[in-house]
Amino acid sequence: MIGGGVSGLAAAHRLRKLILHAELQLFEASDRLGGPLFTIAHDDSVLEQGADSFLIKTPFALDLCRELGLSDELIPTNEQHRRALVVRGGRLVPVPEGFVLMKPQNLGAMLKSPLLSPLGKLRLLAEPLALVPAAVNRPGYDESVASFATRRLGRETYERLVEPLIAGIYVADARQLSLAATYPEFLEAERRHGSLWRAIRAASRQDGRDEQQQPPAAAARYGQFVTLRGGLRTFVAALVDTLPRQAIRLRTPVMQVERHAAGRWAIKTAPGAPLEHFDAVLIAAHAPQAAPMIQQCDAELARNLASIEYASSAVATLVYHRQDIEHPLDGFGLVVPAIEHRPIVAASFLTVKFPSHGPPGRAIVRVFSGGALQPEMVDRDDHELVAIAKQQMAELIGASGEPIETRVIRWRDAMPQYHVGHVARVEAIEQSIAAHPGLELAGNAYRGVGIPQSIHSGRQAAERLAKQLST
Ligand SMILES: CC1=C(CCC(=O)O)c2cc3nc(cc4[nH]c(cc5[nH]c(cc1n2)c(C)c5CCC(=O)O)c(CCC(=O)O)c4C)C(CCC(=O)O)=C3C
Repeated sequence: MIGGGVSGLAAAHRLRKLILHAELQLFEASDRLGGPLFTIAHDDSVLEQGADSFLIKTPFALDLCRELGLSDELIPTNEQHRRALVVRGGRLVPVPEGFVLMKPQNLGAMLKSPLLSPLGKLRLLAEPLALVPAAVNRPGYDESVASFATRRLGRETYERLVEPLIAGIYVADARQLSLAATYPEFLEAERRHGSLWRAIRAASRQDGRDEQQQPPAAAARYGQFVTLRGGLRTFVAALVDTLPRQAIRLRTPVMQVERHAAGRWAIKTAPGAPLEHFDAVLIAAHAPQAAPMIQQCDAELARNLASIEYASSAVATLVYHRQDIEHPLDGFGLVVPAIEHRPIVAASFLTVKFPSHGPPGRAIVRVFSGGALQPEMVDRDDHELVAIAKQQMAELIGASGEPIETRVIRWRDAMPQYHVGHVARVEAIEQSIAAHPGLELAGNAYRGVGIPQSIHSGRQAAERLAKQLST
């Protein structure tokens, strides 16, 4: 196993279930397992440095937590304030009720929202009149999120809502982000119904049949997020506990993966280090780091892996006395549209989402900067990043006084960027891999960036390997 992040740990766990006596070695380049799951416990606070929760709609993470005996540790999000806020002209405005990514499901809420101008609302209403380009029916059609959202919903809805929500999730440039790789259901809705409005109406007719009272959309969505009482490190610790200690090799980057005769593989960890031989190798590293490892074995595969771009971000955590923040914090966090020209991408109110993550009377705020649009921010020093975060929180949520505690973490090249054409590239990668029995790839670079998808990717790769090894 190469890579001890979420996918690699999930794959190692699965492999040892499938092959009881597997002699597994897990190589991790850094000095820590868990990848983007990294919790610091400090002063009765659970300071999440990376991901703070995971989705349960696709149940891969939830199922694994249960399998690991963590059911009693799972906690849902706060039942109050289940919505996101968007910055408009320096003020915070709630995402209109019912708006999901690109679907304005509640027209009344959109029309009442101060987020859009009257002209922007008119354009949004005209969505069913927007033409459907003939190209969308071509097999393998792809387009950027920016282009699709602009031509269907209008520039204003794109700039004020779609861009900050979607670009926030992927810390991406929406003008390059692939719709086919991120939300293919929107392309499908346009193909089938010629309009998103008509697709929504068709879906609600379907729902109407089972007579169920639907909860408000945002509340329902945030009900889909859960975390663990002590933070997500609990999950990493439980996974690691299932592996034998001697299987884990920290600070051991892999340089080369070689294919040997008779279905054997070998890896080299340092110049001059002896080759280590295995029946199979699973690479769960970042794609551009995997590329040089398999360069000699398959140059085309290496080229495709190397061409997947990544973005970086920095997170400043600020712990305030709750009374030092004027804003009611009646949302889970805020997203910042690029057109607002602020040096941050988003801020998340950790203790609003998960009140038990901090002691009473504290507010833990996580401020994100960097991403594909402001890559230089990640190179600022800790002091500057904290100063920027404090200034932005003073302006946006009226935070005053000194934070009780501050932390900064940089996530360099952590978020793969699914650019237009990503799906075709992943298909080419999967074809190359199929030609190498005993070699598999897993991770968030291919078919989904979230924790559940990363677990699924690792688990599936482990299952393919186990099958190959047993025949
Ligand atoms: C900065 C940032 C990153 C990048 C981190 C980095 O790389 O540095 C990120 C990643 C992600 N966010 C994700 C998903 C979502 N985030 C949401 C909501 C929010 N994100 C926010 C910020 C960020 N989020 C914020 C301030 C909110 C508002 C409320 C809150 O603070 O919670 C919502 C609800 C939106 C709605 O209202 O509909 C969803 C569905 C998934 C995919 C998960 C999967 O698919 O498994 C990923 C990787």
